[in-house]
Amino acid sequence: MTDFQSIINNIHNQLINEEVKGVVASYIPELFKQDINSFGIFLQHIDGSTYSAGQAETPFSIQSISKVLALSKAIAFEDNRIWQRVDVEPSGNPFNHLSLLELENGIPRNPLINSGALVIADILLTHLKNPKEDFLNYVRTIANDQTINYNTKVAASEKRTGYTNYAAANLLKSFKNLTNDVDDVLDFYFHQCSIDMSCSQLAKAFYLFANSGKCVNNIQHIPVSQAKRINAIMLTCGFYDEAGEFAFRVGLPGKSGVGGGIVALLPNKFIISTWAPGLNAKGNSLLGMQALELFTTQTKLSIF
Ligand SMILES: NC(=O)CC[C@H](N)C(=O)O
Repeated sequence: MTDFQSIINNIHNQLINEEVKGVVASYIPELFKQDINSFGIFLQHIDGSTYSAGQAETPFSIQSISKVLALSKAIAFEDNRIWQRVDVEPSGNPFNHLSLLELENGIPRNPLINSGALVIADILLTHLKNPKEDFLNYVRTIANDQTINYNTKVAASEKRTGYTNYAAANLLKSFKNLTNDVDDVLDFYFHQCSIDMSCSQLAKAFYLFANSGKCVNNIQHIPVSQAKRINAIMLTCGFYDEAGEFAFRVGLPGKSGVGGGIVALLPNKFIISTWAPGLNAKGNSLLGMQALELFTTQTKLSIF
Protein backbone atom coordinates (compact mmCIF):
# COMPACT_ATOMS: atom_id res chain seq x y z
CA MET A 1 0.00 0.00 0.00
CA THR A 2 1.13 3.50 -0.76
CA ASP A 3 2.42 5.27 2.33
CA PHE A 4 0.71 8.61 1.63
CA GLN A 5 1.70 10.15 4.95
CA SER A 6 5.46 9.67 4.49
CA ILE A 7 5.32 10.81 0.87
CA ILE A 8 3.49 14.00 1.82
CA ASN A 9 5.82 14.64 4.78
CA ASN A 10 8.87 14.24 2.55
CA ILE A 11 7.50 16.54 -0.14
CA HIS A 12 6.64 19.14 2.49
CA ASN A 13 10.04 18.95 4.14
CA GLN A 14 11.84 19.13 0.82
CA LEU A 15 9.92 22.11 -0.59
CA ILE A 16 9.72 24.19 2.57
CA ASN A 17 13.46 24.83 2.13
CA GLU A 18 13.22 25.94 -1.52
CA GLU A 19 14.62 29.42 -1.93
CA VAL A 20 12.61 30.31 -5.03
CA LYS A 21 9.03 30.49 -3.81
CA GLY A 22 7.40 32.74 -6.43
CA VAL A 23 5.64 36.03 -5.80
CA VAL A 24 2.54 36.72 -3.68
CA ALA A 25 -0.30 38.30 -5.71
CA SER A 26 -0.46 42.05 -5.21
CA TYR A 27 -3.13 43.18 -7.70
CA ILE A 28 -5.68 42.42 -4.98
CA PRO A 29 -3.94 44.39 -2.21
CA GLU A 30 -5.43 42.35 0.64
CA LEU A 31 -3.86 39.14 -0.74
CA PHE A 32 -0.40 40.70 -0.62
CA LYS A 33 -0.53 40.45 3.20
CA GLN A 34 -0.07 36.67 2.96
CA ASP A 35 3.12 35.12 4.35
CA ILE A 36 5.21 33.70 1.50
CA ASN A 37 6.45 30.92 3.82
CA SER A 38 2.99 29.40 4.37
CA PHE A 39 2.78 25.89 3.03
CA GLY A 40 0.22 23.14 3.53
CA ILE A 41 -0.74 19.85 1.89
CA PHE A 42 -3.85 17.77 2.51
CA LEU A 43 -4.94 14.48 0.99
CA GLN A 44 -8.48 13.19 1.28
CA HIS A 45 -8.77 9.59 0.16
CA ILE A 46 -12.10 8.42 -1.24
CA ASP A 47 -12.16 5.72 1.47
CA GLY A 48 -12.36 8.46 4.12
CA SER A 49 -8.74 8.40 5.31
CA THR A 50 -6.85 11.71 5.39
CA TYR A 51 -3.18 12.74 5.41
CA SER A 52 -1.66 16.17 5.90
CA ALA A 53 1.51 18.17 6.33
CA GLY A 54 2.25 21.80 7.27
CA GLN A 55 -0.51 24.41 7.42
CA ALA A 56 -3.27 22.22 6.05
CA GLU A 57 -5.88 23.61 8.44
CA THR A 58 -5.15 27.33 7.92
CA PRO A 59 -7.86 29.14 5.89
CA PHE A 60 -6.69 31.21 2.91
CA SER A 61 -8.40 33.01 0.01
CA ILE A 62 -9.61 30.36 -2.44
CA GLN A 63 -10.08 32.89 -5.28
CA SER A 64 -10.50 31.12 -8.66
CA ILE A 65 -10.89 27.70 -7.06
CA SER A 66 -14.40 28.94 -6.24
CA LYS A 67 -15.18 28.92 -9.98
CA VAL A 68 -15.46 25.13 -9.96
CA LEU A 69 -17.90 25.19 -7.04
CA ALA A 70 -19.98 27.91 -8.72
CA LEU A 71 -19.95 25.93 -11.98
CA SER A 72 -21.25 22.82 -10.25
CA LYS A 73 -24.13 24.79 -8.72
CA ALA A 74 -24.99 26.43 -12.08
CA ILE A 75 -25.02 22.97 -13.72
CA ALA A 76 -27.30 21.69 -10.96
CA PHE A 77 -29.76 24.44 -11.97
CA GLU A 78 -29.46 24.54 -15.75
CA ASP A 79 -27.76 21.30 -16.78
CA ASN A 80 -26.54 21.51 -20.41
CA ARG A 81 -28.27 24.82 -21.11
CA ILE A 82 -25.28 26.67 -19.66
CA TRP A 83 -23.16 25.67 -22.67
CA GLN A 84 -25.17 28.06 -24.85
CA ARG A 85 -23.57 30.92 -22.93
CA VAL A 86 -20.06 29.63 -22.21
CA ASP A 87 -17.80 27.30 -24.22
CA VAL A 88 -15.57 24.43 -23.05
CA GLU A 89 -12.32 25.13 -24.92
CA PRO A 90 -8.98 26.00 -23.31
CA SER A 91 -8.19 29.66 -23.84
CA GLY A 92 -4.40 29.49 -24.00
CA ASN A 93 -4.50 32.93 -22.46
CA PRO A 94 -4.25 34.45 -18.96
CA PHE A 95 -7.28 34.21 -16.66
CA ASN A 96 -8.25 37.84 -17.14
CA HIS A 97 -7.65 38.09 -20.89
CA LEU A 98 -10.23 40.18 -22.75
CA SER A 99 -9.62 40.32 -26.51
CA LEU A 100 -10.82 36.75 -27.24
CA LEU A 101 -14.10 37.64 -25.56
CA GLU A 102 -14.66 40.46 -28.00
CA LEU A 103 -13.58 38.40 -31.02
CA GLU A 104 -15.90 35.57 -30.03
CA ASN A 105 -18.94 37.77 -29.54
CA GLY A 106 -19.16 37.65 -25.77
CA ILE A 107 -19.10 33.84 -25.42
CA PRO A 108 -16.26 33.07 -22.97
CA ARG A 109 -13.93 30.23 -23.93
CA ASN A 110 -14.65 28.30 -20.72
CA PRO A 111 -16.19 28.73 -17.25
CA LEU A 112 -12.84 28.83 -15.42
CA ILE A 113 -11.45 32.04 -16.90
CA ASN A 114 -12.80 35.23 -15.35
CA SER A 115 -15.27 36.11 -18.13
CA GLY A 116 -16.72 32.59 -18.05
CA ALA A 117 -16.98 32.68 -14.28
CA LEU A 118 -18.87 35.99 -14.53
CA VAL A 119 -21.45 34.31 -16.78
CA ILE A 120 -21.75 31.49 -14.23
CA ALA A 121 -22.17 34.09 -11.45
CA ASP A 122 -24.96 35.65 -13.52
CA ILE A 123 -26.70 32.26 -13.81
CA LEU A 124 -26.47 31.77 -10.05
CA LEU A 125 -27.85 35.25 -9.38
CA THR A 126 -30.87 34.36 -11.51
CA HIS A 127 -31.58 31.12 -9.64
CA LEU A 128 -30.59 31.76 -6.02
CA LYS A 129 -33.08 33.56 -3.79
CA ASN A 130 -30.44 35.06 -1.51
CA PRO A 131 -27.43 34.59 -3.79
CA LYS A 132 -24.51 35.20 -1.40
CA GLU A 133 -26.12 33.40 1.53
CA ASP A 134 -27.33 30.46 -0.55
CA PHE A 135 -24.02 29.97 -2.35
CA LEU A 136 -22.13 30.01 0.95
CA ASN A 137 -24.55 27.44 2.32
CA TYR A 138 -23.93 25.23 -0.70
CA VAL A 139 -20.16 25.39 -0.11
CA ARG A 140 -20.67 24.67 3.61
CA THR A 141 -22.89 21.70 2.75
CA ILE A 142 -20.56 20.04 0.25
CA ALA A 143 -17.56 20.58 2.53
CA ASN A 144 -19.60 19.50 5.55
CA ASP A 145 -18.32 22.51 7.47
CA GLN A 146 -20.45 25.38 8.78
CA THR A 147 -17.46 27.54 9.73
CA ILE A 148 -16.57 28.45 6.11
CA ASN A 149 -17.13 32.14 5.37
CA TYR A 150 -16.58 35.05 3.02
CA ASN A 151 -13.65 37.34 3.71
CA THR A 152 -15.32 40.71 3.26
CA LYS A 153 -11.98 42.56 3.40
CA VAL A 154 -10.71 40.57 0.41
CA ALA A 155 -13.99 41.10 -1.48
CA ALA A 156 -13.85 44.86 -0.80
CA SER A 157 -10.20 44.97 -1.82
CA GLU A 158 -10.95 43.37 -5.19
CA LYS A 159 -13.99 45.60 -5.66
CA ARG A 160 -11.68 48.61 -5.40
CA THR A 161 -9.05 47.34 -7.85
CA GLY A 162 -10.78 44.78 -10.10
CA TYR A 163 -10.71 46.98 -13.20
CA THR A 164 -10.25 44.11 -15.67
CA ASN A 165 -13.21 42.26 -14.21
CA TYR A 166 -15.33 45.41 -14.57
CA ALA A 167 -14.24 45.56 -18.21
CA ALA A 168 -15.08 41.86 -18.77
CA ALA A 169 -18.49 42.21 -17.16
CA ASN A 170 -19.35 45.28 -19.22
CA LEU A 171 -18.22 43.56 -22.41
CA LEU A 172 -20.38 40.53 -21.57
CA LYS A 173 -23.31 42.82 -20.88
CA SER A 174 -22.83 44.60 -24.22
CA PHE A 175 -23.04 41.20 -25.93
CA LYS A 176 -26.19 40.45 -23.91
CA ASN A 177 -24.52 37.57 -22.12
CA LEU A 178 -25.35 38.92 -18.64
CA THR A 179 -28.97 39.12 -17.63
CA ASN A 180 -28.46 40.71 -14.22
CA ASP A 181 -27.04 44.08 -13.34
CA VAL A 182 -23.26 44.34 -13.96
CA ASP A 183 -22.58 45.57 -10.41
CA ASP A 184 -24.62 42.76 -8.85
CA VAL A 185 -22.77 40.12 -10.89
CA LEU A 186 -19.39 41.60 -9.91
CA ASP A 187 -20.36 41.88 -6.24
CA PHE A 188 -21.36 38.19 -6.21
CA TYR A 189 -18.21 37.16 -8.10
CA PHE A 190 -15.86 39.10 -5.79
CA HIS A 191 -17.53 37.46 -2.80
CA GLN A 192 -17.35 33.92 -4.17
CA CYS A 193 -13.61 34.45 -4.83
CA SER A 194 -13.10 35.86 -1.32
CA ILE A 195 -14.19 32.68 0.49
CA ASP A 196 -11.56 31.53 2.98
CA MET A 197 -10.94 27.79 3.17
CA SER A 198 -8.11 25.56 4.32
CA CYS A 199 -6.53 22.76 2.27
CA SER A 200 -8.53 20.31 4.36
CA GLN A 201 -11.86 22.11 3.74
CA LEU A 202 -11.12 22.39 0.01
CA ALA A 203 -10.30 18.72 -0.37
CA LYS A 204 -13.60 17.85 1.30
CA ALA A 205 -15.57 20.29 -0.89
CA PHE A 206 -14.05 18.72 -4.02
CA TYR A 207 -14.90 15.19 -2.88
CA LEU A 208 -18.03 15.24 -5.05
CA PHE A 209 -15.98 15.64 -8.23
CA ALA A 210 -13.93 12.54 -7.36
CA ASN A 211 -17.02 10.65 -6.25
CA SER A 212 -19.34 10.83 -9.30
CA GLY A 213 -21.22 13.87 -8.02
CA LYS A 214 -21.82 12.70 -4.43
CA CYS A 215 -20.43 14.80 -1.57
CA VAL A 216 -18.83 13.58 1.66
CA ASN A 217 -22.32 13.10 3.09
CA ASN A 218 -23.32 10.89 0.15
CA ILE A 219 -25.77 13.43 -1.30
CA GLN A 220 -25.90 13.54 -5.12
CA HIS A 221 -25.41 17.21 -6.11
CA ILE A 222 -24.77 16.80 -9.84
CA PRO A 223 -25.29 13.89 -12.25
CA VAL A 224 -22.38 11.49 -12.84
CA SER A 225 -21.95 12.69 -16.43
CA GLN A 226 -21.63 16.31 -15.26
CA ALA A 227 -18.95 15.37 -12.72
CA LYS A 228 -17.05 13.85 -15.65
CA ARG A 229 -17.44 17.06 -17.64
CA ILE A 230 -16.33 19.32 -14.79
CA ASN A 231 -13.20 17.18 -14.36
CA ALA A 232 -12.54 17.45 -18.10
CA ILE A 233 -12.84 21.23 -17.91
CA MET A 234 -10.50 21.34 -14.91
CA LEU A 235 -7.92 19.30 -16.82
CA THR A 236 -8.08 21.41 -19.97
CA CYS A 237 -8.76 24.86 -18.48
CA GLY A 238 -8.01 24.81 -14.73
CA PHE A 239 -4.61 26.48 -15.00
CA TYR A 240 -5.31 28.97 -17.80
CA ASP A 241 -2.34 29.24 -20.14
CA GLU A 242 -0.51 26.69 -18.04
CA ALA A 243 -3.16 23.94 -18.29
CA GLY A 244 -0.97 21.98 -20.70
CA GLU A 245 2.02 22.25 -18.39
CA PHE A 246 -0.03 21.09 -15.38
CA ALA A 247 -1.40 18.08 -17.29
CA PHE A 248 2.11 17.33 -18.53
CA ARG A 249 3.82 17.56 -15.16
CA VAL A 250 1.06 16.49 -12.74
CA GLY A 251 -1.49 14.62 -14.83
CA LEU A 252 -4.61 15.35 -12.78
CA PRO A 253 -7.67 17.57 -13.24
CA GLY A 254 -7.35 20.52 -10.88
CA LYS A 255 -7.88 24.19 -10.21
CA SER A 256 -5.66 26.96 -8.93
CA GLY A 257 -6.36 30.34 -7.33
CA VAL A 258 -4.24 33.48 -6.96
CA GLY A 259 -4.41 33.02 -3.18
CA GLY A 260 -1.86 30.23 -3.78
CA GLY A 261 -4.20 27.26 -3.45
CA ILE A 262 -4.47 24.28 -5.79
CA VAL A 263 -6.92 21.37 -5.62
CA ALA A 264 -6.44 18.33 -7.84
CA LEU A 265 -8.06 14.92 -7.90
CA LEU A 266 -7.95 11.41 -9.22
CA PRO A 267 -11.55 10.24 -9.76
CA ASN A 268 -12.57 7.40 -7.44
CA LYS A 269 -9.24 7.64 -5.57
CA PHE A 270 -8.33 10.91 -3.83
CA ILE A 271 -8.44 14.70 -3.70
CA ILE A 272 -5.22 16.55 -2.90
CA SER A 273 -4.89 20.24 -2.07
CA THR A 274 -1.89 22.48 -1.52
CA TRP A 275 -1.40 26.05 -0.36
CA ALA A 276 1.73 28.09 -0.98
CA PRO A 277 1.02 31.80 -1.70
CA GLY A 278 4.04 32.41 -3.97
CA LEU A 279 2.88 32.35 -7.61
CA ASN A 280 4.75 31.71 -10.86
CA ALA A 281 4.48 34.01 -13.88
CA LYS A 282 1.18 32.42 -14.96
CA GLY A 283 -0.49 33.07 -11.59
CA ASN A 284 -0.33 29.48 -10.32
CA SER A 285 1.28 28.45 -7.03
CA LEU A 286 4.93 27.65 -7.70
CA LEU A 287 5.53 25.25 -4.80
CA GLY A 288 2.02 23.82 -5.11
CA MET A 289 2.71 22.69 -8.66
CA GLN A 290 6.07 21.25 -7.64
CA ALA A 291 4.48 19.40 -4.73
CA LEU A 292 1.81 17.86 -6.93
CA GLU A 293 4.33 16.87 -9.58
CA LEU A 294 6.43 15.12 -6.93
CA PHE A 295 3.30 13.47 -5.51
CA THR A 296 2.03 11.95 -8.76
CA THR A 297 5.55 10.95 -9.78
CA GLN A 298 6.35 9.24 -6.49
CA THR A 299 2.97 7.52 -6.07
CA LYS A 300 2.60 6.80 -9.82
CA LEU A 301 -1.03 7.88 -9.41
CA SER A 302 -2.38 10.10 -12.18
CA ILE A 303 -5.09 9.85 -14.82
CA PHE A 304 -2.44 8.85 -17.35
N1 LIG B 1 -6.84 33.37 -10.89
C1 LIG B 1 -7.57 33.84 -9.90
O1 LIG B 1 -7.60 33.28 -8.81
C2 LIG B 1 -8.29 35.13 -10.20
C3 LIG B 1 -9.40 35.44 -9.24
C4 LIG B 1 -9.55 36.88 -8.93
N2 LIG B 1 -10.64 37.10 -8.05
C5 LIG B 1 -9.74 37.69 -10.20
O2 LIG B 1 -10.83 37.76 -10.69
O3 LIG B 1 -8.84 38.27 -10.74
